[in-house]
Amino acid sequence: MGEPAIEARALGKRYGRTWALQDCSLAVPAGRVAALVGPNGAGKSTLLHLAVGLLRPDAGEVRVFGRDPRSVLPDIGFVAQDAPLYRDFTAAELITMGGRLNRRWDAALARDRLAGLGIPPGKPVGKLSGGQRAQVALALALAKRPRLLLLDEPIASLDPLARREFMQALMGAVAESETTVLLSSHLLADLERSCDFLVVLQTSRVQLTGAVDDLLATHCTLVGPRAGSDAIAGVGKVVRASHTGRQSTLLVRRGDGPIDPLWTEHEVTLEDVVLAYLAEAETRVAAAAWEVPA
Ligand SMILES: Nc1ncnc2c1ncn2[C@@H]1O[C@H](COP(=O)(O)OP(=O)(O)OP(=O)(O)O)[C@@H](O)[C@H]1O
Repeated sequence: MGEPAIEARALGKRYGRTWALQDCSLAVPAGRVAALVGPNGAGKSTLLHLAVGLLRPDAGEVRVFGRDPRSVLPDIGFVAQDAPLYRDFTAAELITMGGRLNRRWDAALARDRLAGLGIPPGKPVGKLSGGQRAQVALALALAKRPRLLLLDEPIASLDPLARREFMQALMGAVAESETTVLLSSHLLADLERSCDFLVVLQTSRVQLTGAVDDLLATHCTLVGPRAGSDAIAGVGKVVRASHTGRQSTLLVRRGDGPIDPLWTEHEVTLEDVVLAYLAEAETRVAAAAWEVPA
């Protein structure tokens, strides 16, 4: 693997005494479209702001293409939450303005994209629909021709059609370039089909990270006799267990060797895996708060 696009080591950020992001270690390989998933308040925006140098870490470090984010700003495109734009300006004016503010700027790319989407160039962006505004913000970020594109909940406020159009526009743009993308959402379903790398955050910590293919290959669901606490051959970790009568259903991470044939294996979806890790983390945090064993 070449140099990661984003690498965090024991990265942390706190507000007062509360850690918004804690002990975060991950590496997003270059060329990936990565999903940053987690519930509200998990620390997604904090991680993105650290990666674009808008926040400084209180612990650990984050590198973008091996360097301090602030020294590679021309290579990073960032769309903050709710696509903040100067609302009185038109898309055409924003494109011209971007040309004055950026060393590298492909105005024609932005104009062509917006023309293709039928977005009026002369209307103040404050008067466009939410979906159109999101497309303008994306076109402006892409005009930088960034090596890394960070998008903070770009589709949260859009209706299903606008969501799909936005993701299609994004995937089309990325397919034509070498850009690495990291986009956050609290809904995995929106990103599942488009992303090939995953970072799951919850309660300020990374719960799971890896290539989607690997995560699907290394996890499975087992159905079998009601499980006790004994280890099961071929299972590295039981992430989540549920029991009915004499039967148990386990979502597990595979270990070495074949799985005990007493258990029937089923493939998992990415959503199964993510929900299992989120639920497990929730139980762990609640147990710690009440000082009972998880
Ligand atoms: N400026 C701030 N001052 C104090 N606390 C903050 C600040 N910004 C974020 N936090 C807290 O840090 C934690 C992580 O927030 P963050 O915005 O990174 O989460 P998020 O996953 O992006 O959430 P959302 O999906 O709601 O945008 C939350 O508990 C939040 O309340």
